[in-house]
Amino acid sequence: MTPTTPPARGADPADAPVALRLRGLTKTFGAARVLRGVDLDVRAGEVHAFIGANGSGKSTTIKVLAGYHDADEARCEVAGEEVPLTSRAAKRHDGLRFVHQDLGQVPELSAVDNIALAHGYRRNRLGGIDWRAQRELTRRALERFGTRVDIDLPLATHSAVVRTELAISAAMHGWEPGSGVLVLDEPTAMLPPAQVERLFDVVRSVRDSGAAVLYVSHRLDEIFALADRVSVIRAGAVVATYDVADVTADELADVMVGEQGAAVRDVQKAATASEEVVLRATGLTGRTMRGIDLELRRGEVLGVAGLVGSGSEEVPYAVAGRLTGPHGGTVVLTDGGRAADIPLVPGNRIAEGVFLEASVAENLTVSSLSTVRRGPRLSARRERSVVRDWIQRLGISAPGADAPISTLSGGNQQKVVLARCLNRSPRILAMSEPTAGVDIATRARIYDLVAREAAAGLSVVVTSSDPQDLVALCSRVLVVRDGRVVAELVGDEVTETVIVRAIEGIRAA
Ligand SMILES: Nc1ncnc2c1ncn2[C@@H]1O[C@H](COP(=O)(O)OP(=O)(O)OP(=O)(O)O)[C@@H](O)[C@H]1O
Repeated sequence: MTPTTPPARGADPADAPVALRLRGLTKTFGAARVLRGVDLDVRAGEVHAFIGANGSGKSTTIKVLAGYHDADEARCEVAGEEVPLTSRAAKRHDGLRFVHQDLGQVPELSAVDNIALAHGYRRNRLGGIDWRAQRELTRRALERFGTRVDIDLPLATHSAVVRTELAISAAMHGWEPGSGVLVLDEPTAMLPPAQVERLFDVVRSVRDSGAAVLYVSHRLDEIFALADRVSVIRAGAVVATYDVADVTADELADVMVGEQGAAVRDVQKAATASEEVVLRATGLTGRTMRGIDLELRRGEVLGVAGLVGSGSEEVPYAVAGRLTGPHGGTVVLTDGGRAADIPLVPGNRIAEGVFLEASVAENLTVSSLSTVRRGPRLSARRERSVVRDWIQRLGISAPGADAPISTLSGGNQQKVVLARCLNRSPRILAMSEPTAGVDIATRARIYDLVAREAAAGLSVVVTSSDPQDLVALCSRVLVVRDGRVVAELVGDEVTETVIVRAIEGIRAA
């Protein structure tokens, strides 16, 4: 296998017309040449995965297609029709639609209203809203995937997968069967494992309808479960396209990250912790926790697993004294410290993690100014050296320390948040979704870094919706269901299958 550009083997392109053809897409931001000539062919009736390391240019490519950015240069065809990408003034093709990670919905509004917001309300002859037609249209849109829900309830009351189905239905509104290119940006990022398979069925049925799906994901297992072909973007150019049946995960990892691929496979877990308890939490309650007790030992990476809404996602926040809303229980640090001083890697980077207006350096040092002080003053030199050190340790790709953090790719922003927490040299760290949006090489770096810090005495409480994280990081995992700890997995029991079964409440075979 040589990691060069198409053509891929397999289906004869002649019987699968190209739905989206992109040639020579370039994009610069100031002096940074972010896309160096992206070439991509997505065929009708295929799921085409689009993968690449953090900062490789996936989001920028999609934002250009969506009309959010202008390309410097590009040729683009949708269903054989030329689509201008260099001027936002030109309307993008109707056959190209997007479901972004935040789904672009208003959770307080119903399915009927959300579809209407995307496509306009049906009007009756008097100019008023034709609610009957609007409801009928919503019902038909949901029928496409056999979704049965009360279309008048606020979307917030539906499960994440139903909301995603609705977003996909809304995106495909008005398409003839067999037409269109649907771009899905990490659609499973917010889904609990049990709902992922259902979303896959939806994506397969979109493909079977003859539409093309461009599927952005960091999860290689998803690509093997779902995609027909996969294109790899590296440093702003597509470097390879394969039939999924002809390539292995290791090969993809190597093409994606170059020589660093080997590091991904050689991560060592943190060694067993000492017996010394550093934190004791008792009777934690919150929005969904209903009485959780835990003890954290020195040098231990303790995982907390559970479905969204089980209570598990509140645990790191409770441990770090950051729960808002009614909550109870006690958190005692055996060294007399305060829970509120425990750094927290929050689950929602955009809403809670980064100061979008501020620079990379400010984001990194804001909660540990003592590390960049010389006497009573802040030292720009110290700050530069601390920031340089973290950029190197975590492989943060940034235009510079003074660049606004909003100009970093999502995965690189996540690394800055982690660096900010670790720069405080904490004894205890709380993490929620530590690898959200990061690529496999960075994942390995994060696992490795946490393991090293744990070996040096750091204790960690971590939750993640990705069981792989818990397997790679934790020597012990507490499983939470209905707000309570229902199982404790230790050592060899910490496997993906055991975790998934335990959080779903499926007994071991
Ligand atoms: N507005 C901007 N100004 C300057 N540089 C930018 C801007 N937007 C993106 N970049 C840079 O473009 C590069 C590609 O970013 P992009 O968000 O496309 O990556 P990505 O492949 O989607 O990464 P991730 O997997 O982390 O989301 C990054 O180096 C990023 O810093």
